[in-house]
Amino acid sequence: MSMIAAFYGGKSILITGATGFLGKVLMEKLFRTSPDLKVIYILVRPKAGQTLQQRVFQILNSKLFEKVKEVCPNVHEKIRAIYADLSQNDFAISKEDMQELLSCTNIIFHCAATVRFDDTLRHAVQLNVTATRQLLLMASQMPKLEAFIHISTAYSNCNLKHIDEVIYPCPVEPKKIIDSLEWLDDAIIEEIAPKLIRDWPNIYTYTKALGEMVVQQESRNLNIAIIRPSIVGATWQEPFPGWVDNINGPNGLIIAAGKGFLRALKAAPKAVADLIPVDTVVNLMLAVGWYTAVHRPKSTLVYHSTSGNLNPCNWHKMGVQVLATFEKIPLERAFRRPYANFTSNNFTSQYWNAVSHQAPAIIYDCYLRLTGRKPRMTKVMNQILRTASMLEYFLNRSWEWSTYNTEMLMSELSPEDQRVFNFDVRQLNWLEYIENYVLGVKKYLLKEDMAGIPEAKQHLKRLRNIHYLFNTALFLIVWRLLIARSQMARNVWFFIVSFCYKFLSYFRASSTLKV
Ligand SMILES: CCCCCCCCCCCCCCCC(=O)SCCNC(=O)CCNC(=O)[C@H](O)C(C)(C)COP(=O)(O)OP(=O)(O)OC[C@H]1O[C@@H](n2cnc3c(N)ncnc32)[C@H](O)[C@@H]1OP(=O)(O)O
Ligand SMILES: NC(=O)C1=CN([C@@H]2O[C@H](COP(=O)(O)OP(=O)(O)OC[C@H]3O[C@@H](n4cnc5c(N)ncnc54)[C@H](OP(=O)(O)O)[C@@H]3O)[C@@H](O)[C@H]2O)C=CC1
Repeated sequence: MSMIAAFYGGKSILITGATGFLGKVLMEKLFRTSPDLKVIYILVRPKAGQTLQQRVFQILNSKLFEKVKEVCPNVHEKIRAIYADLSQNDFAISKEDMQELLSCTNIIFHCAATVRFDDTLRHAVQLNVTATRQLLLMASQMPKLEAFIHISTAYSNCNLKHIDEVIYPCPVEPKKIIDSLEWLDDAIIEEIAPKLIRDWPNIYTYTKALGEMVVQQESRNLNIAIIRPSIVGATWQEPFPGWVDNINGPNGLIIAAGKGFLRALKAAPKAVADLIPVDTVVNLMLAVGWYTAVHRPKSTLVYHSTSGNLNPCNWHKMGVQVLATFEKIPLERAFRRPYANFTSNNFTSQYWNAVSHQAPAIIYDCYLRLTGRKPRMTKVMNQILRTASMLEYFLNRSWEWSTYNTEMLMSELSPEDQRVFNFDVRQLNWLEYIENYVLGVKKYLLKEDMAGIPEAKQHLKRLRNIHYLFNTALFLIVWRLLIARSQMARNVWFFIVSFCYKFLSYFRASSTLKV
């Protein structure tokens, strides 16, 4: 019997960010392995015209939750959605709901955050710092609370090269920033933001670092742990391989590559691609929740959920495998044939951007205009290039994350728990994982039908022929223009023609002799 699964039995668990990528997989695993848990409270806001109930209904009826319904048929009754907006005071939770949360919660998993790299400083601080402080304050008023698990990111200290499982101080106190945001206006905040974030690459990683400091400062007597995942990718094994549902991080780039929009990337081919499957992160979270509540470590422990130091894979290997999978399982209606050129050189990268991205987009838009349609490719391409440039920082560097605490925890688990809550990334086979990942992007994110693969392959063949035809035509036009204008080109041309003529004459003469 799994000790961890048994631990969550009968518990009331509060999850923030349950409608997000990580949160959904966390809920799924909890319901599947501990169907006798008491209740999962989730803090949800209405979104995109959907009420709380509609959002929960959609999640529970998704493919991800298919197995859960077999193990825990009354899952609808065990989930309690509470209206909350984490950017508001007291999260705008009603008095009754707040009372229930304060008196019943046993474990908190704090996943909610804004993960946009280009968010405003005000909003990112509200979500990633102030909300964390507010939740800790709530936690301190929960008499039954056993553990508070805070999800940060492995990149919260990406201004360092070697990162230990400790909380590093930030140059400016989070409290000072929170206070100043109250009276500064938006224009001034955006002006001082670059000076505040210093050597952090974006507001997201900076505010996640501030969030960790808040956890350290406001921990009081709580049992707290911090988990730092690197780049969270599709599921590895559970509930099935390749599940993914948003376009963040690698997902958007995989689509852009598969559709043939993105054919070159400014990335160091040998830099470590520190991807970590989402189910691995969730298993670690559940193990940490159990360990923190049962063993009550004296200080706040930080756990790295990374792959680089135990089972490294680099961007080149990843790119090659992504392309190999697209050969077998192409995406539908690709713009061009998938291709990935990784270069860390500025000049080469700009050259590829012009030749492989901007020029084809402009040509395609001209074609759309000529055929009476609205041009759109340049806009799409610019958006993709903007995203790629935001991720560049992470594609051109490698970090070393120590994993002592994560390895210590692994050794504390029983063999059964090591199997059920496996977070040993050494067992991951990258080639298999990436293939399932790409397949998952096609199936679950793009919702493309597998029956369309032969047609997609046919389409790629047509694109290859167009590509050859276009290149030949371009070569002939350029050559013709050169010959008309340059004596040297003419000389080269005559040399080639006479060489071919001599070669053919020699060939004809020798074949006549043989006869
Ligand atoms: C061969 C291949 C190898 C693959 C190789 C992979 C390497 C991959 C390295 C990742 C390295 C991360 C390392 C950090 C790991 C953390 O800890 S961060 C957690 C994850 N967070 C993120 O990834 C956030 C990054 N994304 C963002 O910040 C925002 O989406 C962006 C990039 C600023 C875009 O902002 P925006 O222009 O306002 O875009 P938005 O309104 O959201 O969407 C506009 C359009 O762009 C599209 N779009 C948005 N985001 C993306 C995206 N990521 N990609 C593509 N399209 C996108 C949308 O679909 C939308 O389309 P339409 O609806 O207009 O048709
Ligand atoms: N994905 C990744 O690669 C990585 C993620 N992380 C961390 O993991 C955690 C989860 O990330 P992930 O699941 O990918 O992110 P998502 O963007 O998928 O999910 C974010 C969650 O936060 C919720 N949220 C955001 N703003 C509010 C608000 N004002 N009120 C209530 N809820 C809100 C969202 O709700 P809604 O659905 O309503 O928008 C959503 O449930 C984050 O803390 C992130 O920093 C760390 C490393 C890498």
